[in-house]
Amino acid sequence: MLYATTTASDKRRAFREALASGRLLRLPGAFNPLSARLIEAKGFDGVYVSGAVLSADLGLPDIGLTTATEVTTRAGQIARMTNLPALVDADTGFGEPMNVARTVQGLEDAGLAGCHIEDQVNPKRCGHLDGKDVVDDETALRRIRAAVDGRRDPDFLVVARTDARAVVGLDAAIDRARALVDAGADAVFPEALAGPEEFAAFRAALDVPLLANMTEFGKGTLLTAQQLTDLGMNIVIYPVTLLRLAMGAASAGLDEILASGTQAGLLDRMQTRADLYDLLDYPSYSHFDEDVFNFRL
Ligand SMILES: C[C@](O)(C(=O)O)[C@H](CC(=O)O)C(=O)O
Ligand SMILES: [Mg+2]
Repeated sequence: MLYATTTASDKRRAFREALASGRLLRLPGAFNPLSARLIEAKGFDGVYVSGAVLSADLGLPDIGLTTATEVTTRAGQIARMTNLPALVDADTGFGEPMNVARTVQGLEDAGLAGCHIEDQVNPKRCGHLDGKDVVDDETALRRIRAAVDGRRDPDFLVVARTDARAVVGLDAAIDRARALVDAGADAVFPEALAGPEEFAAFRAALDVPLLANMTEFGKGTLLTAQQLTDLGMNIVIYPVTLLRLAMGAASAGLDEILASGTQAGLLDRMQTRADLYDLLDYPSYSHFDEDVFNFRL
């Protein structure tokens, strides 16, 4: 009721332990706090907070327009409604290395279990768009060092994302990832890989946990959880999937209302009032209320 009962430090510890187990952790992107509860209820391992979704939610493209404050606030709203660990997309860290450190501290305070910081130039853009660019080695490494030095909870997971594959090729991207790990990254997110062979190449080159981005309509192919497990991946994110599903359903629903003059034919595709109340945990609130106000003389 009200908020999750698990503390942020317990979520971080649990995330670390789950990662150490070696099984693939599945993190769908929550497009709001309520959807984080659904992700938890279905039994997933964690919740992802996507920069693309956060921007789209504001009606903006994913081209580095959102601020650290907006991302931290929204990520905190999502993280506190679930007992699952939440991993957030911190883009380039929102500035110079000192800003990156401050971003990480803000995310810790907001209850996140970890974040990823990428090596794109500012302003960044969606990793699956053409025309993106990456910073030089020293700048990329300083960002990760700042994130690692900035965190106060050693369990807060710092994931280094590299966008280098699409810019300078696979081998250089692997070299970049190795350097990011040497700089202190706990895990690596190789962005926009072309296919399974490239995931395998990253796995062979690195010992740290690897994150696979299964975003739709992007540069790569959609691999199953089993394929990703076989490739030695440790975390998979489905960043925009729920938003795309929800918006697809909303669009079809609006068309149906326009065409038929009523939403009556859509009821079987809707979350029912009972299911919504269940997810919101209405019974606990009634109980709480009764305990406070119910007294007899
Ligand atoms: C993972 C990602 O950074 C995100 O913001 O969710 C995006 C996803 C997308 O735009 O499909 C990305 O750059 O891959
Ligand atoms: Mg992003």
